Amino acid sequence: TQSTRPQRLLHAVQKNATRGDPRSVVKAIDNFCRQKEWAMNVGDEKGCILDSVVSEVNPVTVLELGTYCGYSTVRIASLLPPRAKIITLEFNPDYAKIARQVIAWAGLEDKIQVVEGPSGEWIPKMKEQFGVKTFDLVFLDHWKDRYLPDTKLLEDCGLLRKGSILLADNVICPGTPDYLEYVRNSPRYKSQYFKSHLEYTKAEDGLEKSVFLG
Ligand SMILES: O=C(NC/C=C/[C@H]1O[C@@H](n2cnc3c(NCCO)ncnc32)[C@H](O)[C@@H]1O)c1cc(-c2ccc(F)cc2)cc(O)c1O
Ligand SMILES: [Mg+2]
Repeated sequence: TQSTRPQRLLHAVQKNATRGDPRSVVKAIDNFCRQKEWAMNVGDEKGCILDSVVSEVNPVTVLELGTYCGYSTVRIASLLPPRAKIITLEFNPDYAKIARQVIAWAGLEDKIQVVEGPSGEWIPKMKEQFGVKTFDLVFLDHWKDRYLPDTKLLEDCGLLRKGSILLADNVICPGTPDYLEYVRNSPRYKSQYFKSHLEYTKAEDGLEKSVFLG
């Protein structure tokens, strides 16, 4: 039977990356997406901006919305301090399965918890199920029309504290207009746009970094 693109991406990691070396996993995926098949990973250019924000925030608790194949999950986790953790939500079981194997190849299982299911159901359960108080960093990279409702849900569930950082992918392409309008005009956020390019292309895209002011 025909393989899927995520399966072919996983095979590229297992063939070209060194077990236990997260950066080689990131490199293998970027090479696969540049040379073989485009895939919707945040990619190397926006990935460098992601790296700098993670390093600056030095988060202990991270939430990622939309794991896909685990590229950004591995990228973020490889920069976390020892006891820090990332919870990543993925509702497609096939993608979750691939992501777990990519994460295992990188040797980052201890820092990453892949939770299967829709963000709308899991966000309200974060405190009781995972003992999370608040998130230091949230990376939004799931369905673009869900960025705003899920941000409001995070606020309502008390999962953001003064200084929590939201970092959103694709605010230009495919675009998240309602989310951008909200974080840029709400008095509860201080927002900043990092101009870049759509992964593996010359099209414009960028990340929006928003600090929750409480
Ligand atoms: O569409 C894009 N990303 C979506 C990601 C979805 C992943 O996240 C999972 N997911 C979705 N909603 C939820 C959810 N909650 C919401 C539903 O309950 N809860 C949990 N998991 C969820 C999916 O199962 C996928 O694994 C994109 C497109 C382009 C693009 C640009 C230009 C082009 F021409 C083509 C494509 C570039 C990008 O960087 C992109 O991120
Ligand atoms: Mg994206």
